[in-house]
Amino acid sequence: MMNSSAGPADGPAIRIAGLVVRRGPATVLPGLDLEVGRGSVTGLLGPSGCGKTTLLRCVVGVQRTAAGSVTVLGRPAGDAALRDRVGYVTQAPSVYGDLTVGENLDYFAAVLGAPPGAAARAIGQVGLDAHRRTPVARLSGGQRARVSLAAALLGHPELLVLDEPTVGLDPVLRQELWELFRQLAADGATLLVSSHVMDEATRCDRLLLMREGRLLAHDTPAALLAATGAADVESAFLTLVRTGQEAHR
Ligand SMILES: Nc1ncnc2c1ncn2[C@@H]1O[C@H](COP(=O)(O)OP(=O)(O)OP(=O)(O)O)[C@@H](O)[C@H]1O
Repeated sequence: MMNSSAGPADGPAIRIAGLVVRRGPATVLPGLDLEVGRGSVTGLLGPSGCGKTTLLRCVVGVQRTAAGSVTVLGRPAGDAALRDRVGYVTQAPSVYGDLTVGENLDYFAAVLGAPPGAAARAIGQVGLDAHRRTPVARLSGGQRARVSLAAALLGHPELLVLDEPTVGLDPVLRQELWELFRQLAADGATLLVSSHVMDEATRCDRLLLMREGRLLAHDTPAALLAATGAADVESAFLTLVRTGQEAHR
């Protein structure tokens, strides 16, 4: 069962208002407003460097912000009460290379106080049963990323923030992971998943199309295609960029 002890359970999972972030001399997010509903899979798509990771860092509360507010499950992002309610998987796997997959998961399960069997279940969810006794340092990049994902699943987080979780995976594994994401959402979790692979968009309930720190669109894949008359999300993105540039002139 999902833990809903803190924050209004019926409000949005994420509410962002007037968010401004500067990194170094650059204003990466110049003013962002956004709401993400619960129990859904939202895809955050956009070209490399557009600000996806920065936005995800704001949601998990590890990014210094210059203005605006980020509310997660009814609490300010990064609030201590959110620690076991929000799971974050970064692009760099955060597991121990010299421990096996099973040892890593047992360790994180002990730290979290997860129930018996939680580690084995999480390993199965990400399709790494056959590698339980393999040291993480000997896994491929994609396999290592899935160990991080398994660790994030241990606590049954209500919100899962995943930064490009399917990078480097073959099509079969990508498909399996997306099925897992859909299953987690069907069980009530909210997922925010970044990707720069536009063909993954059709697997999301809603899409955030981002460019240069601004949202070009926030809609269902079908509505986005209908509004732009495009055949696929990549063409829709290009259409939105073009019409935005024309409107600017
Ligand atoms: N530590 C940092 N200091 C200064 N600028 C940074 C830092 N990290 C990122 N940036 C800049 O912030 C902008 C957005 O970066 P971000 O990592 O959010 O993009 P992204 O969309 O996630 O890219 P990618 O898909 O390549 O991971 C980029 O222009 C980047 O150069």
